[in-house]
Amino acid sequence: MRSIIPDYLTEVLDAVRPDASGEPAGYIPELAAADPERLGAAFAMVDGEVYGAGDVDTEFTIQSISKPFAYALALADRGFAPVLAKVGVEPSGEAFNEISLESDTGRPRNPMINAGAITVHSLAGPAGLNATERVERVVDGLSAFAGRRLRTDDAVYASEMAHAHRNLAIAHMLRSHDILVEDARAVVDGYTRQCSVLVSTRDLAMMAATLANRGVNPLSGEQVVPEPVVRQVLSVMFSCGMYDAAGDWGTQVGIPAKSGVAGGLIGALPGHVGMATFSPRLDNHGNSVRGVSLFERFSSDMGLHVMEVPATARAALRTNHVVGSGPEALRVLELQGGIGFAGAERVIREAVDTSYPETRIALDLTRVHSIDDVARRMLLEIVRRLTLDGHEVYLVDPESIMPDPDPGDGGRVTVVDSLDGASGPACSG
Ligand SMILES: NC(=O)CC[C@H](N)C(=O)O
Repeated sequence: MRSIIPDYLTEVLDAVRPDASGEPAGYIPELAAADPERLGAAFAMVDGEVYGAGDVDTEFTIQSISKPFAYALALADRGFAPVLAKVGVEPSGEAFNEISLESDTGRPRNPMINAGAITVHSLAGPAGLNATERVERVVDGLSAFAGRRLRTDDAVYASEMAHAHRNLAIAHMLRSHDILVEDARAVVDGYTRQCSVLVSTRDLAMMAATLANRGVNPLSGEQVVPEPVVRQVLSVMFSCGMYDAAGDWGTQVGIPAKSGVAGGLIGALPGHVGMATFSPRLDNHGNSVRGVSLFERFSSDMGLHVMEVPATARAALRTNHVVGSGPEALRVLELQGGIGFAGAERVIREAVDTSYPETRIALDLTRVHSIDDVARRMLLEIVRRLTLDGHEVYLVDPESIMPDPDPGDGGRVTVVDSLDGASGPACSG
């Protein structure tokens, strides 16, 4: 059977294709020459499956979509404190190339506008790299996110550098505040090379999927940056990724995103999918016109807004019943799905607020597919208190979903593979 998703992508591409509004970026001559009709969209699932339609293999320069990834590399290479000391995380509500710095500290407001991204470029790699080594670090890092070797486009780089007066002005301002501590021109040169890295829509979807997959590239399996870095990057993408359109985007589309002036646009939905589109005509914020329309469709058609409230917590407790009778009676609390804080709270209320007459109680995890750390600690605390109240507690956990099931401090639990294990003679686990 043909997959449904490429057909869907083809359909939405056809729906936005007639929109010829906007213009390709004019301030970089090489970009102004791009074919404005190009149009592509790709989804990369967090298990590495990729779907695409349209011009998904056409290469174009990454431009500002490099910013969240370079920010991730700087955070991973230097740690949070030195990076946050130089670049803030507040939405600026201004255009991407605004010459704006915080008045008291001289810091750029965030890493998604050029002032912040130029500073971030200077923080990629360990301290002490020269300009060439730093560009190498960035290209290597972007390649690890994409899962394949990427290269720069020398013509686009040269074309932008020949007209980089505005970015040079920003860099000199940063240098005057000692936010940049090296040659301003060399940093803009490196940043411009970073922006000239060639990617396809397919690559961008995979890079976004790496963010959506806690920093692990779905194909190579490489942990490109640590998880706390990914959380930071996605948060900043959500509040600042679309510049002065970030508020509209956050409410209407609701997916952490980043655009680039060559026409690329990415979105990363944590735990689910990395998405990318390509269409060179831009609106007056510098965001791809058809790309924005495509993402509006993706979000509403598939319920991908991150603030869309999932209905899982209520369903964590599947049943609460008793098997057998007399002294052998076994109270069974059967859980299901993914258990987080709210799911564990439901179980606590059930188990702690009710005094069960049965001595033997089982927490049945057979239908549970994941337990996060807070839920694990809460469930083990329930076990401990039930033991202290005189109950004999069983954990039915055939797939060892619960790591290290030790309730500690006077708690005791018997781990069994099935309810039969709890009903028959006790086997210690
Ligand atoms: N928004 C963008 O993609 C801008 C990137 C471009 N290289 C610049 O610095 O102006």
